[in-house]
Amino acid sequence: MFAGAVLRSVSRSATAGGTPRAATRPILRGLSTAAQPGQPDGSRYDVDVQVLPDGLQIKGIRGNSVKREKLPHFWLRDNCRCQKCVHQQTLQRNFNTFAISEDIKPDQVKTEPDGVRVKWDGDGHESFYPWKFIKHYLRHDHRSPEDVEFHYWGSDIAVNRPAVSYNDLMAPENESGIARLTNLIREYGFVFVDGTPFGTPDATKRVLEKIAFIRETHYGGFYDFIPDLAMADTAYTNIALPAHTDTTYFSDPAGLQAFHMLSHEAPPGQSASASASPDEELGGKSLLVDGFHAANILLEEDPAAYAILSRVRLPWHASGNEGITISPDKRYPVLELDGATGKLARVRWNNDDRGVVPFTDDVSPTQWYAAARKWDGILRRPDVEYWVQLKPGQVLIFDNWRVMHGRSAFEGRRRMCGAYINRDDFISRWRNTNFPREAILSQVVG
Ligand SMILES: C[N+](C)(C)CCCC[C@H](N)C(=O)O
Ligand SMILES: O=C(O)CCC(=O)C(=O)O
Ligand SMILES: [Fe+2]
Repeated sequence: MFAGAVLRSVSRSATAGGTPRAATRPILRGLSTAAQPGQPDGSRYDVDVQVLPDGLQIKGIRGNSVKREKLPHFWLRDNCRCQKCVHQQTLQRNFNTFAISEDIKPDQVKTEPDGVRVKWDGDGHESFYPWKFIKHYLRHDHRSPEDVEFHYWGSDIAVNRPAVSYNDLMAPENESGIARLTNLIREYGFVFVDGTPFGTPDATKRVLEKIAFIRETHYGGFYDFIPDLAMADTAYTNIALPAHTDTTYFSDPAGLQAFHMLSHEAPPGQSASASASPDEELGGKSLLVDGFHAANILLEEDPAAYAILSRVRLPWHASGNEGITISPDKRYPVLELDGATGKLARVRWNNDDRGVVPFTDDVSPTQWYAAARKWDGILRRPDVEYWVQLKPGQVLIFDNWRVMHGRSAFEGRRRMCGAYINRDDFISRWRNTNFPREAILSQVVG
């Protein structure tokens, strides 16, 4: 049952300079509500609420498992989600946090079927904290929307490559296609959109804009290129490119990248032989490598090398075009780990765009090269490389923070189009097409 009792705040008669007497009044008890969609543990548990001098002490009891957390009064007040404190159209905080008195205290705390109601001293403001909010902080379960079940792959992915059909994806009023596409990219790091019209680049652009708006760079927005060095970068040539991630020279590398090979014509006077398919004859095969899978192998085989590549920060640059010299806000390592979890968050690898390896106090360039050589060797293993001949109609979209791409050398006029999309815009689209908004808000708001 719900206590529903009202608990007066602690007496404010602290002995001069001493700490206020702890609440001696009854502890309130409430039950967290049933499972919320998207919450990992849907079980109910009892929650005790005790008003202490500096916060609400909450204790979650489920069977013999007890979880405790103290929610400071000021923190609670700052997280009031009432219609006055949160702009209801924009979900932005709608008051000045720092106008709230630092030693704000509850005047009344009451448990109700759906949560805890607090009446604050001072202005008498009333806040309501749903049990699911309280549970979230009890469990310390800050499962970030970034936490997904990654499917790691190597050359084996060729037998069952993640794909959606253009028609499913572009069906009006139907978000199941975009939900599946974004989820496949989250889990595998790439996806094909099969059956995309290729007479012009228009359908490709529509596919990408179905995910999010296209990111403009010094290469333009939606790109459509042939090997004519229209931009001073080796992508605009026909030479082989080893596995790399793009835009290593941006503080915030592009989140997604896409390629759609619209056509590949033999050089004048050379007809592709009847035997091999034109593309085989002319080269220009595409390479994909799962950078997270490769990093797992490196960690397993040579943890010292993994540590070096995750610690040594390097310069990166894009300087080929007149008047353009781009480099990130600071130096970044090849393997960027999440500071909170230690998990690999981003691969930044383009040996052609990498600057000079620095002399650092604890790692010499020679040690870095030895580690990078090991890394490069893993990327080139036949069972790690996924070579695929792109065909007109197949749009390849991949997570540029995880999956590396490359190509074999080629002849002839090979026309490729695609675009970059920001990481955060992609993640937002993935969240909003795969999770209920409530579950997302409880994650992104903190
Ligand atoms: C053609 N497209 C705009 C996709 C790429 C342009 C060059 C990309 C650069 N080499 C990098 O690795 O970021
Ligand atoms: O031409 C290709 O297949 C890819 C070239 C490349 O790496 C790029 O455009 O970023
Ligand atoms: Fe590239």
